[in-house]
Amino acid sequence: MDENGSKKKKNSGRGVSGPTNPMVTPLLTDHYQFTMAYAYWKANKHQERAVFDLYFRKNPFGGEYTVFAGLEECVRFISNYKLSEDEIHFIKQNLPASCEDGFFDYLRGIDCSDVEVYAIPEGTVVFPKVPLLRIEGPVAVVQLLETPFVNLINFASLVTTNAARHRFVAGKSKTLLEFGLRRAQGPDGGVSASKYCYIGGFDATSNVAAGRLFGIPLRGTHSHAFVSSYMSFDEIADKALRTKDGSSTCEDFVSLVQKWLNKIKWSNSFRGIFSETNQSELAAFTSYALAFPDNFLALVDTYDVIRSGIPNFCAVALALSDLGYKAVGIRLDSGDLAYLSCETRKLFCSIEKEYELSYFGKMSITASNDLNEETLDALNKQGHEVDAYGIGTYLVTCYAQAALGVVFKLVEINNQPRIKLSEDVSKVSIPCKKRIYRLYGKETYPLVDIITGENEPPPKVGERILCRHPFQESKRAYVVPQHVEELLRCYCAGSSDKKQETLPPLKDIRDRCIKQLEQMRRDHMRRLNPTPYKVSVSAKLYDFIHFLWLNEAPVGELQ
Ligand SMILES: Nc1ncnc2c1ncn2[C@@H]1O[C@H](COP(=O)(O)OP(=O)(O)OP(=O)(O)O)[C@@H](O)[C@H]1O
Ligand SMILES: O=P(O)(O)OC[C@H]1O[C@H](OP(=O)(O)OP(=O)(O)O)[C@H](O)[C@@H]1O
Ligand SMILES: O=C(O)c1cccnc1
Ligand SMILES: [Mg+2]
Repeated sequence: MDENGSKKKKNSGRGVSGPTNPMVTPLLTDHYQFTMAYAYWKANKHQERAVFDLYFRKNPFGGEYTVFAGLEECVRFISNYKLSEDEIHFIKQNLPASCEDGFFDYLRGIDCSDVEVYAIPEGTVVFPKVPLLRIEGPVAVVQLLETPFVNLINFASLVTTNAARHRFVAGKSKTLLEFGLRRAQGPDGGVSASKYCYIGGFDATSNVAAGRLFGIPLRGTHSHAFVSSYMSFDEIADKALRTKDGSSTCEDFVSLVQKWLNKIKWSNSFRGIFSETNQSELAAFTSYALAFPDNFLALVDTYDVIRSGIPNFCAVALALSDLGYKAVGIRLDSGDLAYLSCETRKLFCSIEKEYELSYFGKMSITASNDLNEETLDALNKQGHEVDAYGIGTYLVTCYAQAALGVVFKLVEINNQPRIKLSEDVSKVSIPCKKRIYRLYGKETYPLVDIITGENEPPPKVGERILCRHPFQESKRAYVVPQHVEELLRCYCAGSSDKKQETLPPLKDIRDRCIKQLEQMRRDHMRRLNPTPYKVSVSAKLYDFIHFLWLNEAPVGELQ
């Protein structure tokens, strides 16, 4: 309160800019949120203080973990939440004519300055039933936020998790490139996927718009069209290439390439492997090398990888080498990627030896073409020489699972805890305003998440605490935590005096995600039959859930 007794409004002035996607407006919600808002208003209930939890019920992709993402976009959305006159007019047209004008005056006045958001930091590894966000505010306003919040978290967390899973199979040492824009579900699907795959551990994207918007490193090779667009060397008008050190100029780089191709045909490395390579492909490679002598990377599978693509690439790379340049490598986009990468590496190593070029054997091999977790796993099992993967369709469309199934449930109104019951126990909500703690054991990995009532004393290091399964009476365990981490932090203080977390830069979210994944016990992470991570409630919250459950569930009558 200030001297005049009025509440301070802090939230909307937090200085963050609006949503990345201009389509994210107050109208990006379900129609029923507005009809409910009207009914709340009509009943003069709209200002009642409500608490909602946002969570999911099952980990995706048959796994036992999820990476939480999308928080920043939620905070951006509410930081400048305001309905325009046009928007209000549209809502009015789409509600029954009997709706009173006072409601539209009310809509005119609403913003999110009185909304508090508590959330787990973006990039954290999370589990089912744990509230990822807790949103508190006037019930009508928070109700309007349900759909956009769920929308902003759902795909973000799903695709981040998908990226993390691809990284897990590929291994730390591989370069992962996201190539999905052309296959993504529309422009926002593409841009969001690029952002969240980066958080999930990809190194770079081919998506230029995402590179600009989020500062994600851009990477790419070239396509088959570039190769097949060339017919012959006649198309290369300027054949001159300066040496890397700038000391002289090779006037006919094309001849130098052809000389090398003839030379390697009879070399120990290539003898008997090829006779004639495709000359239009060689022209395309030569032309690309003239354009990018320092970054020469060629797609080698347009005609025949071993009999044409690789010898042509080597001829250009060796010619570049004469002028002091080091070629980068190749991309394979079809065929047996394990076999072709191994054969390619053998040839590179053989050339390295034969011509004493110390870098040649280590040139990079990029693989692409319908890659997914399974194909990466199969490649690992077979043995391969791939250094980088370009992954599109399966990654960005989350082909293996379409949605995460995030929900937004009322857990308290006017300080009264609320519960949602269901025949299906997994769908029963956990009532009350809650806190979440991650308890770490003797080793450095997390043991269990425990959900407590908001006013319960926090778990203490070295003190035994009972952790109970929220719904199964027999499942409980004592834990003596070695480290306790409170997960929900304040991101929007509303009109409270709480200290707000700052929104970290994307790179920090990515680092957090990578660290979080590394500290998990390996058996939670494995692809086949992973062990579930335990999510529990305190003894007090357990008792309360079951008291409320019995209170709310009608007693049946047998006839
Ligand atoms: N060694 C391998 N083990 C398992 N899967 C592989 C291996 N090499 C490639 N793959 C996968 O097999 C599939 C091959 O697909 P497909 O047969 O449609 O393509 P292709 O004939 O190689 O190329 P194109 O795109 O030219 O048709 C791809 O999903 C690819 O990722
Ligand atoms: O396979 P993805 O994981 O989606 O990765 C992206 C794909 O996009 C490109 O070609 P595109 O598929 O357009 O053509 P092509 O494979 O038929 O040459 C690229 O060569 C990859 O194959
Ligand atoms: O740069 C690439 O190689 C690329 C980009 C998008 C899709 N496929 C490949
Ligand atoms: Mg393809």
